[in-house]
Amino acid sequence: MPGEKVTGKKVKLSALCELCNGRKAVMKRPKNLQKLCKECFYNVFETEIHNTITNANLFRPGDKVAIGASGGKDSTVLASVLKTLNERYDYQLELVLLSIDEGIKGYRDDSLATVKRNQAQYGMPLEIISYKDLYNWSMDEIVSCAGIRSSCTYCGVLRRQALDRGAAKLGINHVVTGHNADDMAETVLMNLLRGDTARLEKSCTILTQSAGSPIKRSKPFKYSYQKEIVLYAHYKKLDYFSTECSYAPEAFRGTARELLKSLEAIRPSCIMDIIYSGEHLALAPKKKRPTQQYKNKKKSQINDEKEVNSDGSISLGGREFKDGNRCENCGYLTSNKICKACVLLAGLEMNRAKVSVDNNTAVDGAAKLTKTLEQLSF
Ligand SMILES: Nc1ncnc2c1ncn2[C@@H]1O[C@H](COP(=O)(O)OP(=O)(O)OP(=O)(O)O)[C@@H](O)[C@H]1O
Repeated sequence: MPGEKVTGKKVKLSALCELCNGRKAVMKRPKNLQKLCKECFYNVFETEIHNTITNANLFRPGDKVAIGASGGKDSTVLASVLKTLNERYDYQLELVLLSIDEGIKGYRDDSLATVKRNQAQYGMPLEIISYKDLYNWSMDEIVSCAGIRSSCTYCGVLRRQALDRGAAKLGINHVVTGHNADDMAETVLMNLLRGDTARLEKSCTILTQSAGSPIKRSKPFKYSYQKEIVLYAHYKKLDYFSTECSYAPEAFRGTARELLKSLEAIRPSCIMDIIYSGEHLALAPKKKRPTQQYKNKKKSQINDEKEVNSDGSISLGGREFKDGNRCENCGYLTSNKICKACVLLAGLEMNRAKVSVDNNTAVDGAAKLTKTLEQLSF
């Protein structure tokens, strides 16, 4: 989340660091309000991330790992800390920066300029994959066609696949992202408030892998507070981009974020406590909450039809998913008949064609795009 302030609480100049008892404390640590000097803060912050990595066995010597690099503070700090830990503890990782250019003028073009500087600062190779090249749509075009309200849905689905494709192109099967403890706790709250128990169960997993996909995802900042990431970037004078995305943030996540901030102000440990609760929830076997429409249908009808899920994917109906299943449209690995990205793109193409026919303008352009989509193979 770009644009945040440096929020470590100030301490009296006379106070000594509670860890080394030698240097002056310069901050109260957001996670536990401990008074710390800069050096001890760097040390506890980095050591906690090292412990997270080793406890979850995230890496093996020789692994090639792509860092999802947006140029924002989380992924910039992630690149910096991984470089430091890789050298300090001899992880023997080959680290690569992987950026997705969603095509958002005045936002992503500027943040990618930051990633290009990071490439030189951290001495890591950089690969940039653009939505326009992959999908023939930029986010600016998507928003002008589908509106701003669902922009996060499109962007999330397309980015997930773009990161996978970028990693596959580089021969890498592990992508790390800068999702932090606040993101995790927000997700737990959101899923709890929505009664989304399927997602709730998975919301605190550090290492994930979509069914059928060879690409793993992990979150080494799972236990790192956002405020501490900002402090680290600030004290280390890291070069990062801090502007909010031009398009609307996911509305409900924004509400969960505000709630979390209010809770954190009263009780800083609540972020860790929510993650702890998320990790230890034992849910009873699920009962489906059928809709009336679903209840009215015959069983045979339900098994035969393709159901469009809320996230835009299409279920395989009564058939079982087989590992290695491929999207019938683009051939990319997916757990569904048609991958989520293709479903969303097909909807966009229909909208664009409809708008064009209705207005009797640019029909050629829409037809050409539809044809391109039909021929898409990655
Ligand atoms: N365009 C992108 N290219 C590559 N990775 C990305 C991109 N956008 C997001 N990510 C990855 O997903 C993580 C979470 O992104 P999100 O936009 O939700 O949060 P953020 O707090 O703004 O992250 P950051 O501060 O790193 O921009 C990022 O830290 C990064 O690792």
